[in-house]
Order: sequence, then structure tokens, then C-alpha cells
Amino acid sequence: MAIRNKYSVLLPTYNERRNLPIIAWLLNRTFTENNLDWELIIIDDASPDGTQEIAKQLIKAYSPERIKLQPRAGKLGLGTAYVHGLQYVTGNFVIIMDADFSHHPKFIPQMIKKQSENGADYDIVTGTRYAGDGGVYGWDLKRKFVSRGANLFADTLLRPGVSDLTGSFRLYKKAVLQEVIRKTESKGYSFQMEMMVRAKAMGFKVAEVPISFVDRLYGDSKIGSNEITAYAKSVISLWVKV
Ligand SMILES: Nc1nc2c(ncn2[C@@H]2O[C@H](COP(=O)(O)OP(=O)(O)O[C@H]3O[C@H](CO)[C@@H](O)[C@H](O)[C@@H]3O)[C@@H](O)[C@H]2O)c(=O)[nH]1
Ligand SMILES: [Mg+2]
Repeated sequence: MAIRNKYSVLLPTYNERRNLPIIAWLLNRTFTENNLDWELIIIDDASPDGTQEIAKQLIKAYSPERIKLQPRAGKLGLGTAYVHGLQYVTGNFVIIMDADFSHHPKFIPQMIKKQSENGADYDIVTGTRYAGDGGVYGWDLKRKFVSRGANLFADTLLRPGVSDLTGSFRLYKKAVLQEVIRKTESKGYSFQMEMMVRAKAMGFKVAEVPISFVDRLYGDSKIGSNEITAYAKSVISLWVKV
């Protein structure tokens, strides 16, 4: 008999108390309706808004097998949050996504289907805002420009052949995520781009699923201008090395 797949969602949070119950509810509904085994690992960086209290209530409401809280002592960045969370994964597939429902769980079954579609066996399935029916809703012109510019910059220099390098809604085989993460140096938002460039350079097979990214309703984005500088540095250093 074939082994049943298990999907572990890594969810980094920083001040997401209003979003967390809804995203947990949507994830539970999606996995249950699709008869999939899953767990949710919340990586909270000591959010001052009490996100962890909400996480603890959710663990009680759903069960400690389904929802896990793996906090850190301070705000240590998005890239290292995934590295931290990965240690606790018990599934054979890992999904990374944002907690503010910019990444709607309804795309997860599509990503899972794509992973093995027509006898394929992709190592990574990435959501893309920049191909097919994908798109971005709710961002101002400046943010759209930064995102497009970041993708264009990395694509021009590194040619990885993936339409959305900075997007962070992805499905990985756990072993692949572990292997690529070991080589990745980015601590912040440039993590996604570096992971994808390295994965392609390492010969992993990547598929794309168009997603609509809807800007958050509650709370603020945590991206700052220092992240943009770090991103540019990371693209250039990959250009030299990879
Ligand atoms: N634990 C932890 N979580 C963090 C940190 N910084 C951000 N997060 C969490 O990471 C997710 C994304 O953060 P946002 O601040 O909402 O990002 P965004 O501006 O909407 O950016 C989105 O687009 C970027 C560009 O395409 C993406 O790179 C990014 O991942 C995200 O999808 C959210 O769940 C947020 O709580 C951190 O330092 N630590
Ligand atoms: Mg967001």
C-alpha cells in the first residue's frame, strides 16, 4: 500500500492575532474537505500583540497534533523562521505561506495536484502571481513596482526560469527543502528568491500554479527598506557565485 502523504504548513507570524484564527480555520477546512493529512506549525517571533495566546487557544480547539507553536525569542526575520520551523516538521511535504490570507488555502489542493500531475514528480510547486491567471490585488503602485522590479532584476541577472521569484506560497518535498535551505544564506525576505535560484541550479524540478495574491486586511506588512537593500545584495552575490 502506498504511504499516505502528510502536509506540514510552516506559518511565520509577527503580529497576526487577528488573522491567525481565520487562516487556521481555512486550512482545516481545505485539508479536511480534500481528505489530506496535515499539521500547522506556527513560528511566532515574540509578537507583542499576543499572537501566541491565540495560537495556544487554537491548539486547544483543534488539537496539539494538528497545530503546533514553535516560537522564537525575538523578531529574527522571515527566512530564518522557516529554517527554525522545518526542524519540527513531521510530514513528507512542506507548504510555506503567509498568515495574513494573502495566500489563500484554496490554492493548496491545486499545488498538490500539480506536484504529481500526469505522472510528474515535481520537487517544488510554487505559486505565481506573474503567469497565467495569477495576479496581485490591493497593492499600491509603489509596492507593485518594487515587486515587479525585484523579480525582473533577479530574472535578468540569474535566469532561473521561474515567473515569481519573490513569492512565498510554495510546496516542497521535505527532503528538497532541507537540502536547499542548507545552502541558503538569506535571513529575511530575499530568502524566497535565493531558495528558488539555488534549487534550479541544483537541478530540482519546479512547477508553477497561478495564484491571486490579495493584500492583507488586518495589520501591516513587515517589509522595510532594509529588506530591499538585502535583496539586491543577495541577487548580486548569487550572480557572482551560482
Ligand atoms: N516569525 C516571523 N514572521 C514574520 C517576520 N516578518 C514577517 N513575518 C510573517 O511573514 C508573513 C509575510 O509578511 P508580510 O509582512 O505580510 O509580507 P508582505 O509585505 O505581504 O510580503 C509578501 O510579499 C513579498 C513579496 O512578494 C514576499 O516576499 C513575502 O513573503 C510576502 O508573501 C506574515 O505571515 C508575517 O507575519 C519575522 O521577522 N518573523
Ligand atoms: Mg502580507
